[in-house]
Amino acid sequence: MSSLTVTGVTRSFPSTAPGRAATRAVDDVTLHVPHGSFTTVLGPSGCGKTTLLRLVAGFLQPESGSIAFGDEVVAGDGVRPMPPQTRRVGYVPQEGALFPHLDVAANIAFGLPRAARAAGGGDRVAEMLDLVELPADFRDRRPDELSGGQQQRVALARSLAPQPALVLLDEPFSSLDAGLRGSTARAVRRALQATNTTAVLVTHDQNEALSLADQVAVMRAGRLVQSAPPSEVYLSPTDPAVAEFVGRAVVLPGTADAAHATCALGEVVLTEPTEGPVSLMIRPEQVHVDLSHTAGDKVIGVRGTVEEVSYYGHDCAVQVRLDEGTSVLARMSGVLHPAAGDRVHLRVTGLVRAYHPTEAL
Ligand SMILES: Nc1ncnc2c1ncn2[C@@H]1O[C@H](COP(=O)(O)OP(=O)(O)OP(=O)(O)O)[C@@H](O)[C@H]1O
Repeated sequence: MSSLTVTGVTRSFPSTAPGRAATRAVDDVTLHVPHGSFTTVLGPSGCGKTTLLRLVAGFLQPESGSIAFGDEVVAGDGVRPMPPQTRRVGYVPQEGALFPHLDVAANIAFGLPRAARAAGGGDRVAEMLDLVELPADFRDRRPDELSGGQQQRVALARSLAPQPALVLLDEPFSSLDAGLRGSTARAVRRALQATNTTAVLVTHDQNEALSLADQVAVMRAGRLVQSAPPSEVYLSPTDPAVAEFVGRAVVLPGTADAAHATCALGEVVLTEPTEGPVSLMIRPEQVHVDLSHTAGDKVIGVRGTVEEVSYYGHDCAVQVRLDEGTSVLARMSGVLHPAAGDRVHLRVTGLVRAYHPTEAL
C-alpha cells in the first residue's frame, strides 16, 4: 500500500466537431493522498473527476505532469507508463461490476493468483466477506440474488482481495436509494479503514464527500480548486462558488474592519482580519433565530419577518425577509420553530469567511 501523488497533471480530449477547441478535462491538477487515507473528489458533472481517476488507474496517460505511488512514478516525468494491470489498483465502478455468471466467491477470488483462485479463494473470500460485513453464506449466491448495496460491497471485497496499493471508487453508490447509500458507504469506509487502504472516491454528492473523507478535493472545469479536510472545505471554502457547491450559503456584501465586518445581519466576527468591501459567507446554521414572542426584554439581533419554513423533521430551513429588505436563510432545530409571518430576530454565531471582490467569481 502507498500514498498517491498527482503533480501538475493535464489531459485533453480532441474535439469531434471541426474548428472546436480540445476539451481540457484535467487541467494542471496537483493532489496528494497520504497512505491509508480516504480522499473524495467532488465536483459537478463534466468537471473531470472520472478522467482523473482513469489517469491514476492507468487507463489514460497524462499529456504533462506525473503520477506516483509512494516514491514510484507510474506515469509522466519521461518514464514509460506502468500498465494498469501492474499498478496494483482496485477499481470499483458505479454498478454492474460483478460477473453475473460467477457466484460471490468466484467474483471475490477473481483478482487473486491462479492457485488461490483454483482453490475457490480459500480463507481470503471468507475474510473479505467478513470485512465488508456480509454473511459467510453469501459466498454461493449469484449477483442477481443480492441487493444493489450488497453487490457494491462484493465489488469492494473483490477489489480489496489482492491487497491493492490503492482503491479507486467511481460514484459507487449512485444507483442506491438514500438509506442504503448511507449504510453501504459507511460499511465501505470501515472496510477501507480496517485494511489501512489508500482510497479515492469520486462523487458529485456533497454529503457523501464531506461525511466519508479525510480530505475533500473539489474540482471545477478540470481544475482542482481546493483540497482540505471536510470541515475546512465547508467552513472556509476557497471562494463563494465552492461555498455554494458544498452546501447552502448566505453570501452578503459587507465592510470589514480588522477582525469584524458589518452586513445586513449586523456585526460578524471574521475567520481572518481584513479591511474594506468584502463578500461574507455565512452558513444557514450560523444564523441564530430568536422567536420574538419567547425572547426576554432585551433582544439582540436584526429584525425580520419569516417568509417560508421548510420542515425536515431533524431540522428546518427558515427564509426570513429582514426589515431592510434582504432575504436570508437560517437553519434551526425542528423542535421549536417559527411559522410564516412571525416576527423574529437574527444574529450570526461563529466565525465568518470574508472574500475580497477578486476572490468572488
Ligand atoms: N474519451 C473522451 N473523449 C472526449 N471527451 C471526453 C472523453 N472523456 C471525457 N471527456 C470530456 O472531458 C470532460 C470531463 O469528463 P469526465 O467524465 O472526467 O467528467 P466527470 O466529472 O467525471 O463527469 P460525471 O460526473 O458526469 O461523470 C467532459 O467535458 C467530457 O465530455
